[in-house]
Order: sequence, then structure tokens, then C-alpha cells
Amino acid sequence: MVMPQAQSTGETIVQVRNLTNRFGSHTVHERLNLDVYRGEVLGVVGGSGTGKSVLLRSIVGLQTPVEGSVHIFGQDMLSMPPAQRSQLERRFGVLFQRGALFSSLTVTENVAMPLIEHAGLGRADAEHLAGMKIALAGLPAEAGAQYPASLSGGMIKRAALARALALDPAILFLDEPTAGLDPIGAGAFDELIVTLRDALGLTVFLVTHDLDTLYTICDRVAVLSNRQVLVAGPLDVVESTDDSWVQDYFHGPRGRAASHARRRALEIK
Ligand SMILES: Nc1ncnc2c1ncn2[C@@H]1O[C@H](COP(=O)(O)OP(=O)(O)OP(=O)(O)O)[C@@H](O)[C@H]1O
Repeated sequence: MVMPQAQSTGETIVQVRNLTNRFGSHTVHERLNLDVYRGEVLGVVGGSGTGKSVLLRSIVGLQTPVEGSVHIFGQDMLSMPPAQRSQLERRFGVLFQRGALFSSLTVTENVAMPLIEHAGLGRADAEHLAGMKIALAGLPAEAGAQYPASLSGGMIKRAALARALALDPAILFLDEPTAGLDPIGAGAFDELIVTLRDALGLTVFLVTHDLDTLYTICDRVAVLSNRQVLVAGPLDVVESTDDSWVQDYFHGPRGRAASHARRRALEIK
């Protein structure tokens, strides 16, 4: 089992302030604040519909908030000129909930696409580099020639991860990366995330419902509740927060099992 290595330097690289998102009369976030530190794996949790994905989309620029600011590397995302913003957005790797690969393209073509479109590489160079990203994501070389429909769920996640890594991102945004994977596949994927974070010096923003992921790879956890971040901190701080959702989630049977497994892993270490 991998354990978080607490790589964070404490330097804030994503700063969300007073973020408000509304769809019609439905307010999803209201004056929400959150910091993400360089080098950490931050897990974002909360009940269904609390706005975890909308928060991720707001940070990466796919959702324009009604109010508030998002600073990344100290730069104000919402007020910068489009060309500068698109430069900055290239430093994000995003893995969406359903992988979002193009079904008519092979894995290699999917991974090469951002290199051709955004880095201006020729097809041969892009496909060569794509092969390296595919290997980095833990896929066998043969997977490159396959189409998404012929891949298992775990391989699709890895292919989508390879594409998210294509442009050498500084921050990796993952929306429920282990959803739909069996426990062994999910554990292997968690391990891969930590390995990549350590090897590439990534910062990871991870939306998840997976308690094992929280206990095995997250340095800090942020809980979304009532349109805001209820608490953000190390697991022991979050677990002891006096809130009914937090208590049910972390101290229910699944939370207890994940916590127990983590303690055992620490003892074995
Ligand atoms: N484009 C949209 N138009 C209207 N409503 C939206 C839109 N995107 C999200 N919402 C609403 O915003 C709320 C938060 O959605 P979001 O997907 O962020 O929740 P979540 O916390 O990620 O949920 P889950 O854990 O179930 O994936 C939901 O009520 C959702 O229906």
C-alpha cells in the first residue's frame, strides 16, 4: 500500500476566494474559499450534488462563476486575456469522470491530440511522445493501437490519464478517478497517482467518494457542505469535525474499515 509522502511545500498554487456558482435559482457555491498547496494530493469530498465537479470545472476554467476569484500560480484566471489564460490552462491535466476519450481514435491518437493541437508537434513526434505517456500511465505499448471500446474500465482510466499528462501538466485534476473500478484496480490506480506525483512533482486535485483513496493517498481533504468548504485539512482534523455528514461518512462501517486499513499499513511500514 502506498502512503502519502507529504510532498507539499505549503505554497498556495490554487487560491479560490468567495466563489459563487448558481444555476437558475439553485446556488451550488456561495462565497466558497479553498487553497491547494504545491505538491499535495488534495481530496475533495462531500455528499452527492454538493458541487465537487462544479468546483473542479470552475478552477480549470470550464465554468464561469457568478462571483469570486480563482488565482493559479498567483494569476487571476477570470480577468486575464484569453491567450494568456489558454497558456495557463495548458499547465492543467484533467481527467473527467467518464474518461472522455474520442471513441473514433486509437489510444495513441487520443493522447497525441493535445500535443498536435496545443504544442504544435507534427504527427510522428506527437505519437512518439504519446507512447511515452502511455507507458507512464502504466499501459502496455500494444494498448496504443486499440480503440477505447476495446479497453477495460481500468485501461480507459489509464488512457485518459496518459492524455491528461500529455502536456506535462503542473496540476492534475481528477474527477472520481477510481469510480467503477474494482478494489484491486482502484488501489493500483491510487498507487500510480502517488508515483506520478512523486516522480513528476505534480499537485493533485482529486474529487472522490472513495474512502480508500482518501486514506491511502491524500495529504489533505476538503469537505464540501452547504455551498462552502466545511473543513480542509489532514484526515485526523477532518474526521473529528463536528458535522453529521462527516461523522456518518468517516465513522460509518466503510470509513472505519478504510481507517483501520491505513493504521495497519502504517504499523507494517
Ligand atoms: N451545467 C449545469 N446546469 C445546471 N445545473 C448544474 C450544471 N452542472 C451542475 N449542476 C448542478 O449543480 C449541482 C452540483 O453538481 P456537481 O456535479 O458539482 O455535484 P457533485 O458534488 O460533483 O455530485 P456527485 O458526487 O453526485 O458527482 C447539482 O445539483 C447539479 O445538478
